Amino acid sequence: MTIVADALTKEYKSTKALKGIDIRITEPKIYGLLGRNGAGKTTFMQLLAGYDRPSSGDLFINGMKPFDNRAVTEKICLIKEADNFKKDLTVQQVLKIASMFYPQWNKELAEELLEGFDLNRRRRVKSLSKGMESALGIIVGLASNAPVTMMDEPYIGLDAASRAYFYEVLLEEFQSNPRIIILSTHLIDEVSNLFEEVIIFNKGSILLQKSAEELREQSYCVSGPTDQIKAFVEGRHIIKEKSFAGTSQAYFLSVEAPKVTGDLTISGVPMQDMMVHLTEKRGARA
Ligand SMILES: Nc1ncnc2c1ncn2[C@@H]1O[C@H](COP(=O)(O)OP(=O)(O)OP(=O)(O)O)[C@@H](O)[C@H]1O
Repeated sequence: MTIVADALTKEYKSTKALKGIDIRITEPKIYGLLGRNGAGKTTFMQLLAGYDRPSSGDLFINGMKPFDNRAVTEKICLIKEADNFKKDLTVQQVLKIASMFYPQWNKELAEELLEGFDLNRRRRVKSLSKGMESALGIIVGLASNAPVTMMDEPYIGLDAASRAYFYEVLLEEFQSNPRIIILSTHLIDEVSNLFEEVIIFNKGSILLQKSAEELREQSYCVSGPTDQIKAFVEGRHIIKEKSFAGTSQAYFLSVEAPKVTGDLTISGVPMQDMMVHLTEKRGARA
């Protein structure tokens, strides 16, 4: 599958949700779609899923426009954080409908996950707890076997044990059936080990697209006395500098670990912290 967006924009009345993004997604990988609230992640996934038309620019999946195009949408599954299914349907009916829509539906996996999440197939969607409804979304997303499977914060209400089970089966499923899996999440550190590539949205633009390993390996924090940090950051591209009571921290991305001297110390930075620093309100840069 190839996803190609060129100068893709989406406007809602006065809001520019996507401001001319260019992106290529071609490899079967687990992609982490990250960014602050309102960055444009959901809008991007909805355009990919063919729910809506772009305002301008191009979006092609395997060379075809996804909007209202069954040939594309049967290859794409988007699970939103809520309201994925009609409230009056039973779990069994939801699975039946999904199995008819997705040509590569994996019935055995759906059955296994029903048991794994301990979900009763006779219950109606409206009677499910938030976590159970999320579990049903995850079952449909994984069992769809869709070549592009997107999940937009699919874990709302799931307890820690169920989230751990979700991450485990997501990885197993990906390994046995590699495909493009796009996972949007705010629980970055909890899932960052699953990501092979990270795409960070910021205010309707793409701030960074990078292998997760590179992002992890190239994120540094140098700490020490403020005067030494001031000298250290001179001429460097710093993402964020914090000072408190005579000590400072400087965050930056660098291919090679910088050499520090004097009282300075260097450490890695968790992906979640790096995403926050990269998308700081005062103007993000990467
Ligand atoms: N249907 C809509 N009508 C008007 N504005 C919208 C609509 N959908 C999204 N927006 C706006 O577009 C911008 C991008 O929203 P979007 O939901 O894509 O962000 P997001 O990155 O998914 O955020 P979050 O992490 O909070 O889910 C926001 O300013 C949002 O208010």
